[in-house]
Amino acid sequence: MLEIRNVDKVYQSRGKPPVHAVRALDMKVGKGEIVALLGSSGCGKTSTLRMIAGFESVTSGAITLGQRRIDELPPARRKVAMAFEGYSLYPPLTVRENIAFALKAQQLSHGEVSRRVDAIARLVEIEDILDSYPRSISGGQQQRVSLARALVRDADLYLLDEPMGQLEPQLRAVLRGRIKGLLAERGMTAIFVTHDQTEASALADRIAVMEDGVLQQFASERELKERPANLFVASFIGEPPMNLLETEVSSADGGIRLSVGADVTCQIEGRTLEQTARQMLERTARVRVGIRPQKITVGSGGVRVRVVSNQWLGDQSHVAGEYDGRLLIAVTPNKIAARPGDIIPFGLEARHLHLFGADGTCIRHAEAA
Ligand SMILES: Nc1ncnc2c1ncn2[C@@H]1O[C@H](COP(=O)(O)OP(=O)(O)OP(=O)(O)O)[C@@H](O)[C@H]1O
Repeated sequence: MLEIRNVDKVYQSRGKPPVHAVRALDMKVGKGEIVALLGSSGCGKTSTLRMIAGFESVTSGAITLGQRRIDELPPARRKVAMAFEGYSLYPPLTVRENIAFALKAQQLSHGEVSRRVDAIARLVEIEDILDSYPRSISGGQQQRVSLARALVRDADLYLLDEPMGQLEPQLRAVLRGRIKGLLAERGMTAIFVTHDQTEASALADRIAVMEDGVLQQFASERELKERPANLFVASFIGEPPMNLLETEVSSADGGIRLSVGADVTCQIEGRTLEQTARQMLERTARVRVGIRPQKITVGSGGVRVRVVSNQWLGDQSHVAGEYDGRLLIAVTPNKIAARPGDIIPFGLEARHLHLFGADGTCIRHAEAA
């Protein structure tokens, strides 16, 4: 329904080097789909939203919404509603008037406008400030007004830039649930920007991970965790991050032997490797492997680690252990008695290892849980 084709954004400011904020972006978002744009600060998320909404021009490429090419239309003709990171409320208008203003173009009756404003205000819990002016309400309230002003409209696409960044965690969790309910009930298509993985996972059907202006992977949370496309996604998604280790590669028994340090080896069976991966491994002496902290067993296995830290978080232990100059983090639901300095076993199984090629691409994924 929304299609972004080979879009680039280069900012040219006089006297400064150009900034290539978005590079060759290709993305398709289905009708009724909720998508999160996730990435670190400056990776191009806001630029992407603003190009879709029409507040920034595309440097090259095309954007279509339904059957319409929209990247050359003025913002008001795109049928796209956007909640801005900086709120952009109109200071001389009350909160009610700010939200109602968004409905002006729809030529609704006075009663219908009131009904819609009241309903959306209830949903984001701002009924009690409808007669206030933006300057007299808090940042978190302004953010909710901005969100209400976008969601109250009838639009083909909703763009929400850090929609709940200013809210306290409890309210955030409640609103997340309600907004997801509203979007699903009305079959609304939405793209929201966030830094927060929990928020992305809770709200979105699919997550687009961006870094340095480049879309790294666009997939469900599960797919991102189980089948990361590259080292960036592997280390960015998941908490604590995936453990990454340099290993030495040798051929053995029809498969590949990976040596982790002096006396730990893992045997990867040939049948679990695609031909290109096998060829690549035959030509290289070292390869980077990744294992999720949740997949390392604590208390059994062949890697004897020296405990660096051991924290019980109420429902899981995070144990950091050092082995042959490498730090491994394990997460287990059990309470572990070890103290820093103790030597305990960690277990790494070959089926849980992701392998990454020299350019960072994942050449072999761990077997699914
Ligand atoms: N108007 C502009 N002129 C010049 N450079 C810009 C402009 N807007 C953004 N940039 C640059 O483009 C890059 C991408 O910025 P963008 O705001 O899209 O990133 P972001 O991922 O949304 O970051 P954040 O999460 O901090 O909002 C950054 O290097 C930023 O400094």
